[in-house]
Amino acid sequence: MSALREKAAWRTLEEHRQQLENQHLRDLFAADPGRAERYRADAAGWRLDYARHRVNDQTLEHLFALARECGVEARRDAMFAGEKVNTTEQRAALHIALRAPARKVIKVDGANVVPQVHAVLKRMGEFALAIREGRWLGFSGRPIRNIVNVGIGGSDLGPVMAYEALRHFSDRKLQMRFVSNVDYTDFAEAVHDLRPDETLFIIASKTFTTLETMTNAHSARDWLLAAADGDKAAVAKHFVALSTNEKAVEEFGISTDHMYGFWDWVGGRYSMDSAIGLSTMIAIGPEAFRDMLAGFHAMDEHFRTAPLERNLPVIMGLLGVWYNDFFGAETVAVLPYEQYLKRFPAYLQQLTMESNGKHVTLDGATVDVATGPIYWGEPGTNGQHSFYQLIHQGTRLIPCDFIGFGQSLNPSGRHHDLLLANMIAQAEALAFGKTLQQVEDEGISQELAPHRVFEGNRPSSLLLTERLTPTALGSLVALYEHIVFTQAAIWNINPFDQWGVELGKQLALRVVDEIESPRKPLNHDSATNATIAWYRKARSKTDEGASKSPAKAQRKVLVLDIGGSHVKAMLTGSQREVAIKSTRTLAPAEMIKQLRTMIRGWKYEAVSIGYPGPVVHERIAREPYNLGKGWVGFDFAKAFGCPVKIVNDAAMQALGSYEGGRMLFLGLGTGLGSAFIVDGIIEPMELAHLPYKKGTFEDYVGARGLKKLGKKKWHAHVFDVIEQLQAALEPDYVVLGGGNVRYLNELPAGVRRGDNHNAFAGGFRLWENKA
Ligand SMILES: O=P(O)(O)OC[C@H]1O[C@](O)(CO)[C@@H](O)[C@@H]1O
Repeated sequence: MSALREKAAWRTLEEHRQQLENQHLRDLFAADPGRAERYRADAAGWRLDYARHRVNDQTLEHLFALARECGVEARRDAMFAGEKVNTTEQRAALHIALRAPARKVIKVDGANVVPQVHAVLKRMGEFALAIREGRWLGFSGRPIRNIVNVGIGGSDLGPVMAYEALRHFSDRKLQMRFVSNVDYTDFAEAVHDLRPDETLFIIASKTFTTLETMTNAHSARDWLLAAADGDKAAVAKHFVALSTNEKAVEEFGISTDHMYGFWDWVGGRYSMDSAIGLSTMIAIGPEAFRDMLAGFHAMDEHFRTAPLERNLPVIMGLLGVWYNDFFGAETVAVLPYEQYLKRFPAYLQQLTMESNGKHVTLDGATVDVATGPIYWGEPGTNGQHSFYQLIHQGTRLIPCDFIGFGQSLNPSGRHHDLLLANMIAQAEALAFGKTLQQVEDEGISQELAPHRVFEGNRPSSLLLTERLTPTALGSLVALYEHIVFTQAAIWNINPFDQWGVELGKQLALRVVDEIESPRKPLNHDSATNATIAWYRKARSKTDEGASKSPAKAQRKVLVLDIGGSHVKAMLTGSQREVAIKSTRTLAPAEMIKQLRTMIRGWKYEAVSIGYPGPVVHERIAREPYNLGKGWVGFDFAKAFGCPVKIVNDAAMQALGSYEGGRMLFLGLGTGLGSAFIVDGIIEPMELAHLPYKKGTFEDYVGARGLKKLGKKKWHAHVFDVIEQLQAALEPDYVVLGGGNVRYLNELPAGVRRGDNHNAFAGGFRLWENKA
């Protein structure tokens, strides 16, 4: 028998469990009207309501006695003091130092680590602000607008969860994406609609050796270099590293000036508040990030100083042990009633299961009690319509953690009341159920009655606070970190190593070598040999049909932007633009002839054409105003020898400028281009020729109007026309493109300046999107 099962408190709990066996939560509530008041504890702005648990005062007494007997307090103090509590790796576990205020002193091997933490935070803050303020420019001189975090495990789950959780506080001008899986689809989809020259890659890896992350990082570099014509200098502008491994970062080609470090005493799954949180800081800004750290610290201080009986992480940790080891409950459901916490259960899975999924104690003896339970969950109310059935009426005991907020970040009508009403009702239904008597009293037939009975007696915790702020998120995460720690202390296991992930990693390296060297003999077991043989065959079929290189996998598109003064062209993956002059006699055959000399050597598989006039179902509907004749009915596909898509030129630029919602695009050029996009669907428009004053819109705001009326009057008409169109069409925003937009020093409210380059982006998107 292990030392744990021999402990006096453990034995008492085993006996006590039997005494409690026949007590339903209904009985416990009836016998103790004050339990709702007493079984409540507060910390760092959070309230824990644990009245709906199968415990009474004696149970709690025995559980706290167990914690004391297992030395939870001494272990906690050792962790906070920087002792090497991660004994199998001979490291401290000092994530609490990542959020310690600057004045604190926390030593590892005699050196205070707090100043280093704050030095990194300061550098991160400066970088985050440079991105947020548009001062960090990509290789073409355009500001960074897209941030792609490349990492896995703790270098991904925390950042993803925090970004989703704090999205309300994030800068919506920035696109945040996350790539973790070695499946190339993850990368391909993440960068699918991004401009390389506006994209920053954050390579997040504590070790900087993780196979998935390094493979994705190299693909990201190839993707960028393909767009930057191979100019390696572009890497410095588009890559930063978050790591503890300076040497590997430099070998990858990222200078240490662009590296944000952390230390071996930060475990991957405990690292979202270290440099690994750079994406979070960019999204929400350094100030809000500091608020999040303050939230973490507040819970740390509570855990460090509060008596066990009022200590939230300790109470929740012990309740977890109670069900896991005395009731055989194998899982815990985490049910946030807050959509922004949709990735919280996934985050908790690594935190809890990689930490406490252990089979030996600290001294290497096999445990003989169950350790880490399985964590899972989904946000309410969605889960109610899927798996709650099993929690209510299935045969398993599943303790639930409900997480709820007093206020919604997006209040509207009754939504939040309904949400919270559901959460409260679920906790009530689980605890008290519905007896056969109650069912029969409702007049339900005898045959149906058993199906309608709810046994109840199913425990849950309610974690409540006012709003999901950065501070609240910090304390919530710290709460679970310390729950995990408390349980590990009881089970006498090491929550800070993860040897269990190693074997699979090593075998994968051997298998990939065997897959890629098809003649190598296979010396695994017969099942593994057979599967490798199957895949060797299957992949050889794919190799014939599809290209393996990521650059080639993208369709090469030639985009032509035909305008009244120039016809411009660009090719997928290049930033080089070529142009020929337009004339009032330019016909399509002549245009193609002139272009051919400019684009000699360009290889493309498809063509996009932005045409300055009406286009219906990808066919030119009218000859252009400012060019020659012969455009209607011209066979472009034949002339280019590949498929061609034709759209109105404003529609193409609009598509390239589109960022969601309802967008009106107006092109102030020779004429007045216009297009409207709603939820990704383009509606090209011909607003230019609508009557306005003594002519049409175009007469006043097109190039002719500008020449005739002069800048001042033209300016006033542009503002007036925009106002009229905003009132009529109610767009979320207006994008003003076209060459003449440069004559507007200021813009009306709700209007952004477009960029002519977006025409090319739109042309490329035509072959990617259904739009
Ligand atoms: O940050 P790294 O070193 O790339 O590691 C990623 C993840 O891999 C693991 O080491 C094992 O899966 C995790 O603990 C860690 O979070």
